[in-house]
Amino acid sequence: MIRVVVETASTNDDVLADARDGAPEGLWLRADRQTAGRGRQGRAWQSPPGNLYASTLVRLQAGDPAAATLALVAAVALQDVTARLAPAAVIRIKWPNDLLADGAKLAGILLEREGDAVVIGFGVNLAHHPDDIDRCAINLAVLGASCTPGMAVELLAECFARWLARWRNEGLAPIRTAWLAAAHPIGTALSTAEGDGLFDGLEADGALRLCLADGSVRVMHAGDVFLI
Ligand SMILES: O=C(O)CCCC[C@@H]1SC[C@@H]2NC(=O)N[C@@H]21
Repeated sequence: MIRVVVETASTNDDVLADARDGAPEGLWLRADRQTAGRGRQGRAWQSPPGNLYASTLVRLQAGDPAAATLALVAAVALQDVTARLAPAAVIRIKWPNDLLADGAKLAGILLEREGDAVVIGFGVNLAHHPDDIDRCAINLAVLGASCTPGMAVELLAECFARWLARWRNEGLAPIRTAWLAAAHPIGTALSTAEGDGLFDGLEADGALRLCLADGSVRVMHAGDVFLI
């Protein structure tokens, strides 16, 4: 079920509250605008009307792959949808789950967990993007796609359900393969707070492998990475 509200503080906050009240997996909430949209690392997510702001709920089950790997599921599903909407554009995943087009940020995903509930929030620049001199951004309209937030959430809910079912039934392997096919190529130069290196693929659990100048490999489970 996709619920739509005109305005809320943060769709992630609302779905987390629904989860505490016992809401089932598969719930979606979309807002036309958010007054306190949140991004990763405590950043604000500007949320004026026209873009997609939506969150969904996953209930972890016994036997599921590690909860953190839902970040890869979400990224694969969102890349799948946006690439179909803008087929002429090259839209790539940047670890763990940003979408970039021409190096500019098109979309971000925020995962938050409480017990068996994982709330996954998607922010997609459909019609406009923030003007931030530090962080280059882009929107889907610039890339030739015209899509309303309502259409985008329908497509995303359907696509996410398919990838979630594969994650549950087949494990992480097909998700990891799809993620690698849609992400920055092996050997891409990446910058992290702990140093720079070359992208060396993913560990079996989805962690980032970074090959350092001295030939050693650093494995990252969290944090920001930037394309150099
Ligand atoms: O920092 C990022 O890249 C993640 C941004 C996630 C933004 C979305 S918009 C819908 C949901 N509600 C929020 O407050 N944040 C997420």
